[in-house]
Amino acid sequence: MAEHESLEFGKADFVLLDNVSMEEFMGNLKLRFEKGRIYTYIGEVVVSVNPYRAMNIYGRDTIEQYKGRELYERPPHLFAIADAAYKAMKRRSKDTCIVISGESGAGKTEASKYIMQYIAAITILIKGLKSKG
Ligand SMILES: Nc1ncnc2c1ncn2[C@@H]1O[C@H](COP(=O)(O)OP(=O)(O)OP(=O)(O)O)[C@@H](O)[C@H]1O
Repeated sequence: MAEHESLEFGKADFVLLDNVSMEEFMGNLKLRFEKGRIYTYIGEVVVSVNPYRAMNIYGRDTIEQYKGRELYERPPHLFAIADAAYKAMKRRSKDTCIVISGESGAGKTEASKYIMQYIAAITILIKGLKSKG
C-alpha cells in the first residue's frame, strides 16, 4: 500500500472522511499533523498546518518525486499543486494562479516561496533535459 494511502496517517483527502463534521475534520488534521503530515487535500485544494519547525520535505529529492506527476500520485504537498498549475499553464498557453489564503502567520509567505522554488527547479530541470536533446 502506498504511504499516502495508509490509514496510519489518517485520510490524505478530507473528501474521504466517512462523516463530514468539524470533529472528524479536526481529528484527521491532528492525526496527520502528529505524524508529520502537514498537508491534506480537500479535492484539489491543499490544507496546510504551520509546523513552526524545519521540515525535510522541500529538497531536491522531493521536487523530483512531484515533477510531472498527477495530484493524487503522491502524498499531499504544495509541490503537487505547483506542478498542476505549471502543467495547466503549459497546456493552455495562458497565465494561471494559485490562491493562498489563511490568517496572519499561517505560512502563506513560506508557501509562496516553496512554490516559486519548485517552479524554478523544474524549469531548470526541463531546460537541462531539452539542451541534452
Ligand atoms: N512550511 C513551513 N515550515 C516551517 N516553518 C514554517 C512554514 N510555514 C511557515 N513557517 C513559519 O511560520 C512563520 C510565519 O509564516 P509566514 O510568514 O509564511 O506567514 P504568513 O501567512 O505569510 O503571515 P502574514 O500574513 O502575517 O504575512 C515563518 O516565519 C516560519 O517560521
